[in-house]
Amino acid sequence: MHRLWPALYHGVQRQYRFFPVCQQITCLMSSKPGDPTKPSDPLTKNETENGEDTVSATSVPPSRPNAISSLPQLEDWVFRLLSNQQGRVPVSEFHKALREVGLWENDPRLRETMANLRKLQESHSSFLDRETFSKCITENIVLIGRAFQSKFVIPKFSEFSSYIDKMYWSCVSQKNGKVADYIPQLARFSPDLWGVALCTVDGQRHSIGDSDKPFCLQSCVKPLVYATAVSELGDKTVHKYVGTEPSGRSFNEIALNKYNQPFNPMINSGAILLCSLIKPEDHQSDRFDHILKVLKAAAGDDFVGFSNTTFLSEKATSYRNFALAYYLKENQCFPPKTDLMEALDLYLQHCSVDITCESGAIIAATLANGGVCPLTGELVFHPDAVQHTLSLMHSCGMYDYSGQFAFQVGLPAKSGVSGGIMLVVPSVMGIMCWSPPLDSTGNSVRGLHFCKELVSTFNFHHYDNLKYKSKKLDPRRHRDESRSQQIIDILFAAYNGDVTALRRCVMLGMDMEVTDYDGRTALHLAAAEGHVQVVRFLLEKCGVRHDLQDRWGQVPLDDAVRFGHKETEEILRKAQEQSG
Ligand SMILES: NC(=O)CC[C@H](N)C(=O)O
Repeated sequence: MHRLWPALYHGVQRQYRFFPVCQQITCLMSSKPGDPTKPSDPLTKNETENGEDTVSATSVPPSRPNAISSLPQLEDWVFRLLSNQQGRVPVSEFHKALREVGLWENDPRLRETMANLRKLQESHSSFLDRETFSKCITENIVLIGRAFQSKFVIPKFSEFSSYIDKMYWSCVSQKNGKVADYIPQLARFSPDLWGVALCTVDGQRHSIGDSDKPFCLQSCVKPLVYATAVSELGDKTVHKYVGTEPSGRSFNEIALNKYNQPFNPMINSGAILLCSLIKPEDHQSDRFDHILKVLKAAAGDDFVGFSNTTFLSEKATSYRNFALAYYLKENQCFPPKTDLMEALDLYLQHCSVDITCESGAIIAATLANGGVCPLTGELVFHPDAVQHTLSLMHSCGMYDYSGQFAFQVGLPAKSGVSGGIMLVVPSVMGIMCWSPPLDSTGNSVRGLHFCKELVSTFNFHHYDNLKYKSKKLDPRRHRDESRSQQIIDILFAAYNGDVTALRRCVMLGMDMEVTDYDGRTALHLAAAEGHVQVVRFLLEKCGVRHDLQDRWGQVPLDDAVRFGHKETEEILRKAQEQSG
């Protein structure tokens, strides 16, 4: 699994690799979001065999998700949550429900489930009964269970995604900036291209716009090469050669710090130098292959390519980078025996690696997740290396705008000349923005605007105070969501006819019979509004009582009658008859 790793970090590998199975399951059922010491995790039932399929039970009434004490019970609970009136789960509904919690069909952690569903669909079956459903999902039930119990870092994921979409659209009108034109491969990009993708530390994904179009990483590769170097060599060795201070000058300035080092690894001289440190004894092709493998692992095997035309154009126009490399050589910055041209070539090859916003978001999420790829559980970068990388992205990642970015956005980020901005919300998510027009500091105009919008809506700025909350929203999972907030969520969802939101409340183990100060339940509100689907959901899925009285002695049926909702009235009458 950790094939990329030298013996140096063996201890850490073991910690991830051999985390005891029973502990893994308990932690999956109860871990805090984003805890970097815990796998975040692609566990499938395969790994849980040996009879270790029980999870910690708590003393809450049955039918609540946290009372589930075995994986079969969990399967049963998920089935009941998703099944229709005929007691079957439509395959399309299952896919939709997965999307709503942020799980994509190509998620490697759902490989077995998706293969089973494909087989079924080949036999033209689009509905799953209890037994078939269980057979299909059993190998991935731990992940699916966590997803549907809202145990991911962003529990209201579809709500969060719609905020992201709004921000995305608000950036479309930003028409300023100029597309880089020093090489034809960049000059050809339309200024209208604009994509955003995100991936959380639990592997929840969302994307919008041109998020599946390839573009070259350019300077966004720098933090990744640095993280690789520190993971493999340790920070002491790396920082014998390169500093940690913002340069206060342009990214390709010919200058060194007072110790005769490049100022930091986020500028060209630092990045060229790093290329001389990683696997210097290997053949040039293997050295490039090595970085490509690391990037691919960080992207959970999503798209990572290479544009040879970009590389050739870069090389043909890289006068400044040649000058920088010779300057480094002249000042004896490289380790002895460094082949300057090899280091330079490697640097330009790294810049020419292609990604998409979608794969870039997974890479950024690996950084957000302490170096463990959320989709594969693979330890790609050492956690200490990730910490150093994020620190340097925070202080030096946005060219000459780094100080202002740290002030306004307060998050580690790295931008590149192709228009990409890789943004990390530590322990929460990675985001990749891409739009080619650049401002005068070399940062993507739309990408920058998006980052600012993000932190003005959500309390993601590093110095946002989480205790004395501002007006900003906090989309992260909090175990102790207040009871009054729960009541508001349930009653609003019922009033608005929002079955999806109600399903989320069930997933969170909320009491679906809560009342407001007038003793009104979700069923009262849904009946009064004539929301047939909600009334059915509450009665059939949640088993709420149909005859709870509000403070005026009214039951939901009275509301349905009073407001003339015939179908709702019928459903409630039937419930009354059935209860005798
Ligand atoms: N600023 C960047 O994104 C790097 C641009 C270009 N490849 C260079 O090295 O000059």
